[in-house]
Amino acid sequence: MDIPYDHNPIEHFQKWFYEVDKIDSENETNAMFLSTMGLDGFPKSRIVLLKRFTWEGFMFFSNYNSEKGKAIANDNKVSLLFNWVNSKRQILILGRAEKLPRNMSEGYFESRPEGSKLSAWVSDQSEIINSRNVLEERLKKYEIQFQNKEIPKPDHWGGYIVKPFCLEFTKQNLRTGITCIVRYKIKVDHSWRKEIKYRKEV
Ligand SMILES: Cc1cc2nc3c(=O)[nH]c(=O)nc-3n(C[C@H](O)[C@H](O)[C@H](O)COP(=O)(O)O)c2cc1C
Repeated sequence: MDIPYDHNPIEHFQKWFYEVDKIDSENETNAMFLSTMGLDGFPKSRIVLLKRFTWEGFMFFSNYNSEKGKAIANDNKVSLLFNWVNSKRQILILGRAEKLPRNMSEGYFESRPEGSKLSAWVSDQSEIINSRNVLEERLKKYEIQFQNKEIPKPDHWGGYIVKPFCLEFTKQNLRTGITCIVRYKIKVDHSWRKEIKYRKEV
């Protein structure tokens, strides 16, 4: 029997996201593993927070000079993985990451608390700093520089949108031992082809 999943994967994503978000035991629903192909030839995953999603894609914010920023600049094919353990659900998204337009990054930056704004100035993410004092000194410097002033977005900080070409929704049913996988792949005309597969766990 087919489960009546939505024909558009973003609608499907939205439905799952809000269902899971309501479950108390699932914390940080918007935490996702971002995987990039590193400049050293190895894939690397790390957690980033989903801040917005639209019909076009999935947005997160970071430091453009970080390892992930450099990896994306070199190869923008990425994956995102939501792992909602308590709901027995997982969503894998394959897509291409693009920098958001500057005004969108500025808009989000403005909404951040002052401490986070200053952190964006202090931290380069990719550099290894051996002493806490160096960071504390930098923080002091920026606190003075921006005292009683609007803190602007640094150039090295901003958003990405991951525009998906494949989404895979996986749900385990512990009672029946059946895992259901719904995969959407984009077609040339930008509509989505949907496949549903079932697997019996042993
Ligand atoms: C719960 C959690 C949320 C995080 N959210 C973000 C985020 O939204 N953006 C970000 O750049 N790093 C975020 N990080 C830090 C990254 O996981 C990572 O350590 C950092 O971005 C440097 O990664 P890179 O050196 O691979 O570029 C988060 C870490 C945790 C544990």
